[in-house]
Amino acid sequence: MTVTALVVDDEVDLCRLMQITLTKMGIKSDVAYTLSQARAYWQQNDYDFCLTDLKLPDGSGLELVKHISNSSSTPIAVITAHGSMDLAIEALKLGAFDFVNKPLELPRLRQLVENALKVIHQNNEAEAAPECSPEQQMLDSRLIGDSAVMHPLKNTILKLARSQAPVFLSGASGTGKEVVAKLIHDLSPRRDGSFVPVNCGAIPSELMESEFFGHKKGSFTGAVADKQGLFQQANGGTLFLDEVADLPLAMQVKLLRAIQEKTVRAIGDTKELPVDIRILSATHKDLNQLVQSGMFRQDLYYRINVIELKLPTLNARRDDIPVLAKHFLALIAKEWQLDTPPSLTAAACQRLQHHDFAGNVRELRNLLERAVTLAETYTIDVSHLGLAELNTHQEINTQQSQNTDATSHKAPTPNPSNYKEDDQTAITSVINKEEIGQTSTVKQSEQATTNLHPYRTITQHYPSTIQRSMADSVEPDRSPISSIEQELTTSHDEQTGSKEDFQRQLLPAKGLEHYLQEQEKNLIITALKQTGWNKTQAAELLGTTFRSLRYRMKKLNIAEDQAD
Ligand SMILES: Nc1ncnc2c1ncn2[C@@H]1O[C@H](COP(=O)(O)OP(=O)(O)OP(=O)(O)O)[C@@H](O)[C@H]1O
Repeated sequence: MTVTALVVDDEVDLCRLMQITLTKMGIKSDVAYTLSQARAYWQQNDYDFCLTDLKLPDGSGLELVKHISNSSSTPIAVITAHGSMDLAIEALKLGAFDFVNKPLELPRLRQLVENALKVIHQNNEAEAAPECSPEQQMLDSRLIGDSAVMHPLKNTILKLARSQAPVFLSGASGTGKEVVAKLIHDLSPRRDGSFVPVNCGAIPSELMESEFFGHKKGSFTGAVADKQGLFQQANGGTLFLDEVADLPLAMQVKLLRAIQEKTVRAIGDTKELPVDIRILSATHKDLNQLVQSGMFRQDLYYRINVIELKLPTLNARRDDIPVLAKHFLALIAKEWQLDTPPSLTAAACQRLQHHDFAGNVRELRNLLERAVTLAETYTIDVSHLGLAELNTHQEINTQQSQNTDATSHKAPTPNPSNYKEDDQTAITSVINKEEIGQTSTVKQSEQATTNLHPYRTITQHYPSTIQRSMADSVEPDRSPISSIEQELTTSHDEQTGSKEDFQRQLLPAKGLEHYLQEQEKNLIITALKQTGWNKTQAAELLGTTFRSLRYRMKKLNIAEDQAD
């Protein structure tokens, strides 16, 4: 089938050049020199693709963008004068799938047309079988959820995947921003290129420039070889800037330049290299607020946030919890090589639907991993979930803990209409919450702890009561713990500090979580060594199950080859 295109520009020579390029690519085209001519052609013919200049003698090409993208899924790209980035962004917001700058560079034009051809192909497939197109199947199998909020979200993802516009994914931690970013890439015409995710908060600031743009050998001490930057790695594909709010201001300037110019220069290099990347970015922080407070550059925000996609919290889509749980249990069974996927009892499922998921989908997954570990059978009941029984106080605590951390989880008030009819407890407790008033902060912190991702901590500072009780609980006669105790006490012997200093010395330098994990690891390795790394016997020695031991070994990175 021959692809047909409409080219709209008032420069005759440029139109001729575009037509020749399209013909060479096997595309038949018509040329319109004005907006009204373009409209007439569009009405009379059935084009697969449109390429329009924005500045036309009788109006703006944006009109055409609006008309075509509102009435069809035909890809439309715009030609912009060099430097008029704002207009290009406006066109993308209105639904243009890409833009190309004047003076026209033929390789860039060809690349844009190739992307358009891929979009046309995807559109044809989707039209032939809308329910079971490969795109829809990929989306449904990886972004689990069928609730009312998920339908429009999935449709938007399909549309965004076909565009080249920068997308900013907002939403609380664990809502699936990275899952969506990867899907947008895999569903896009860039899918044959690389998807390069980068956690902007994890790169030390002094290494950032080299990580993003690369460096030449010898350009600084330690640059022993040429290194390719993340921009180049993502060339032809997608660069996903996760936790983009954590970029230092100095780096924001450099990034903005690279995004605008579509070129990068490695440290120590004299040449600028062109890069063809699509930028996706995400953060769980309120970027708008960071812009207001001067922590994030407005111009960069404007460039990366051409289209914003907000992901709902899990609390806002409780109807999806059963299907998500089923999905994760199947994944866990596969990962842990269980014969059958474990299943939830109706009561367990209901309990999950009433939990306040501050950690969103990630928390659900972790909670289920823990439950599978604790359950001795393949049936997971309420007792295995490790959640407190539902009662009025807890429901109130849930509400309060939501309010205390608005940036990380803006969970809406649970909607009683989402609850099953027979569960009166939670409904009543929501209704009663104002009557009962405040509850203790201790309960709130318990709730927050329950909601934590096992490898994440809300804060590195522990309240002094917890520090004291932890120090008190150290038992000198238990070997792995006593070795640390010994270490701490020895260091105190060499100290001449105050009593407070001594007490501080007793606390784990790297925090409670790290300390406890080290203890757990030591005990497991001790048991494994005693049994010649026989996991069944080691589990017995530790008074736990084989499955639990295997889970803990995985969590703590204890590999068999650690055996000495
Ligand atoms: N709709 C979903 N379907 C299936 N799995 C999901 C879904 N949403 C999230 N997940 C899973 O939840 C976990 C967290 O998702 P992801 O890392 O994408 O969240 P995030 O919003 O990027 O979190 P953060 O802000 O902390 O980086 C992952 O294991 C992911 O696979």
